[in-house]
Amino acid sequence: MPDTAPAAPVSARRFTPEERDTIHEVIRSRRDVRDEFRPDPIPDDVLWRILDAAHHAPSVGFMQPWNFILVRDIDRRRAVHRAFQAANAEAEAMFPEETRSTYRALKLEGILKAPLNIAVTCDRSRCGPVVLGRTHNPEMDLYSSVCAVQNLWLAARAEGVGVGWVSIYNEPDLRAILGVPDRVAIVAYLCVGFVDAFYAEPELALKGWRQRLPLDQLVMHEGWQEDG
Ligand SMILES: Cc1cc2c(cc1C)N(C[C@H](O)[C@H](O)[C@H](O)COP(=O)(O)O)c1[nH]c(=O)[nH]c(=O)c1N2
Repeated sequence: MPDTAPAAPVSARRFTPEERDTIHEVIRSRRDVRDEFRPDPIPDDVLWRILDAAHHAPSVGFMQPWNFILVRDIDRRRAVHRAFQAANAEAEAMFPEETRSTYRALKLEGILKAPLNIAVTCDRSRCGPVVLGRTHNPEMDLYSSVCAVQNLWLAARAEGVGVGWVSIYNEPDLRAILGVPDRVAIVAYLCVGFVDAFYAEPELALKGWRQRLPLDQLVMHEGWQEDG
């Protein structure tokens, strides 16, 4: 046995300014897409690149707790859409009277319009009870699956594929429709399909719901600082 481990392969590649700018353009032009999906199916090679990007996300203890449930069947998507409608009616009633009509006018999902839906999950027991990095903060596996969602979202943007995250449902409804076991958390339900164009700004900002906060008001130094 050699007393030193073989050197791990490394990459010293630096990115050109143009490549760096492209990454930032992808990040900035990624949008949550609700209603603008084209019906044409996503070719397998495109879908695989998008899922492979998700699968290369960081994860606590390299746990890779995600699965990607591909939902194409229209009847199953109709069932998910019904779950959305029920939850959305409950959600609408929770907003103050004066914002309810604005809320009602927002399009908040593309479950039936997008040709593909993807549920991203987190198998909380994938590595047994003790996971490197998760011992004191058990929710870290969920955050790992969220990292996968973000990779998926950005890789999709680079392919001209829109993604819309739908979180308006009662979790037991979705769990039953997709047959997800209790040990597995449903982290995201995504509507996925090609689009002709992406909005330049978040739709919620364009429609007057809420604007982007100034970054310099969000950066703090050395500790938490309350406003004012
Ligand atoms: C965890 C989570 C959950 C949801 C969302 C996002 C995230 C991160 N978003 C999308 C959200 O509204 C959107 O990201 C912001 O408005 C910012 O717009 P862009 O994503 O930059 O286009 C979202 N949008 C929507 O129409 N219906 C929804 O149920 C949800 N749910």
